[in-house]
Amino acid sequence: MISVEEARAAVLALASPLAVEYVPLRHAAGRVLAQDVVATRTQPPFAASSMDGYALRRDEVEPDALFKVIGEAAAGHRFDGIVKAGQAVRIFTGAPVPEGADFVVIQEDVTRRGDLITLGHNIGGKDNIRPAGGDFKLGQTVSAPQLLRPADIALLAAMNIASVPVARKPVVAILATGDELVQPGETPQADQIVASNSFGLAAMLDGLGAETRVLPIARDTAGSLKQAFTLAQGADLIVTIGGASVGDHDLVAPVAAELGMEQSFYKVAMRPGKPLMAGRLGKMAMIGLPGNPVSAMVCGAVFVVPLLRKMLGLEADTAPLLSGPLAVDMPANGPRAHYMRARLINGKLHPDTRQDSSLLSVLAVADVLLVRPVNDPARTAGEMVRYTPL
Ligand SMILES: Nc1nc2c(c(=O)[nH]1)N[C@H]1C(S)=C(S)[C@@H](COP(=O)(O)OP(=O)(O)OC[C@H]3O[C@@H](n4cnc5c(N)ncnc54)[C@H](O)[C@@H]3O)O[C@H]1N2
Ligand code: MOO
Repeated sequence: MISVEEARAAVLALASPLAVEYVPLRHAAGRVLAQDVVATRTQPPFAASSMDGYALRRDEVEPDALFKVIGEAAAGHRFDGIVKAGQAVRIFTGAPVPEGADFVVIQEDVTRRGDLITLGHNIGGKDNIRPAGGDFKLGQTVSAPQLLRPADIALLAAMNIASVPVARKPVVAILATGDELVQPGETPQADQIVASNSFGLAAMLDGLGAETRVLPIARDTAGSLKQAFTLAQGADLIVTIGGASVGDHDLVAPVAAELGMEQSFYKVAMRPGKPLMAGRLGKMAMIGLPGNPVSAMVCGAVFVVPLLRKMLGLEADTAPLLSGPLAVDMPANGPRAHYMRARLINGKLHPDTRQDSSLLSVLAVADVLLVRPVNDPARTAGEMVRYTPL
């Protein structure tokens, strides 16, 4: 059995960053920017008023000063003349500040009669002008790689980047196996249960920007499994669930081998997740997850997510492990790294008393995985331990 670290390295070696494609800005949110992009303009392109009021000369601002209003500047409609001594231009938010003016008095501080305005007594020193290029300048770079969030999309739009270079979406086929499984919404027979892992994993991977295909459930026969594998063709990654252990009906490894899988490893010193396997099947990377629901989800987070991040051109790791104090005593750990479902309450880590790998209800209320190294000695409440957010 190899260590979690060795297994992660072997998984990451299965794939490389995917090709770049251009998508319309409207479809770029949630995608990973694959190449640096450069602003094609300056923002704002002119000194702009940040308030509704009057543009005039700063050196003339004093209580009760009188100005003649000689024109108007609105957003999208500049005033073409020059503001001279004793003159003001009516201006609105977003409008270019006219030549000659270097100050905008907000209209609340002004009394207007016809074409004349008089300044009030409480005008501060703020000019209410946004300088040209105050947000960004022509040629400014947005760096790749990065996951594009709504704010990034707005920035790219303002930079007039209509077509965005992003990493191609990894296509992931998810293949659940087992005679006992039916799809959610179907009516299980007495000996059957509802497939959950494929849906949890699909949600996990979709959230990362994968194009996930949940394949029909394969039955516990070599024929059914082979047929399901053919449906995965064209994917970048196939993730199988279940049938990974040593039982008579655990057929994933032998069938994959028959189809030409080059196995990278089988079995990892971790709990849950011992019977994990990985390798290459033709052009696809393959990860065989254990069937127990919590094992599948934990292995998804520990191995599949980093692989997808690598395919997307991102750092494989989202963040290093964090440290926090234990709320309770814990016995020594055994020869497998233990990824315990735990809750972080008032800064303290509470591992759930029930750690069986079938318990989705425990996983669903956990907010962290407490990570115990191989052969970690007994720990007492208050000791610092490592964890990762879920
Ligand atoms: N003699 C041994 N038995 C087992 C060992 C072992 O080392 N020696 N390892 C155990 C460990 S650890 C795990 S984990 C499981 C993994 O088994 P499989 O990957 O072969 O998974 P299955 O047997 O197919 O299923 C296990 C369990 O999970 C349920 N399951 C499967 N797929 C789904 C799904 N898509 N959605 C929901 N639930 C699913 C399945 O019904 C079983 O209850 O093996 C141990 N055995
Ligand atoms: O992967 Mo198994 O969950 O260690 O019980």
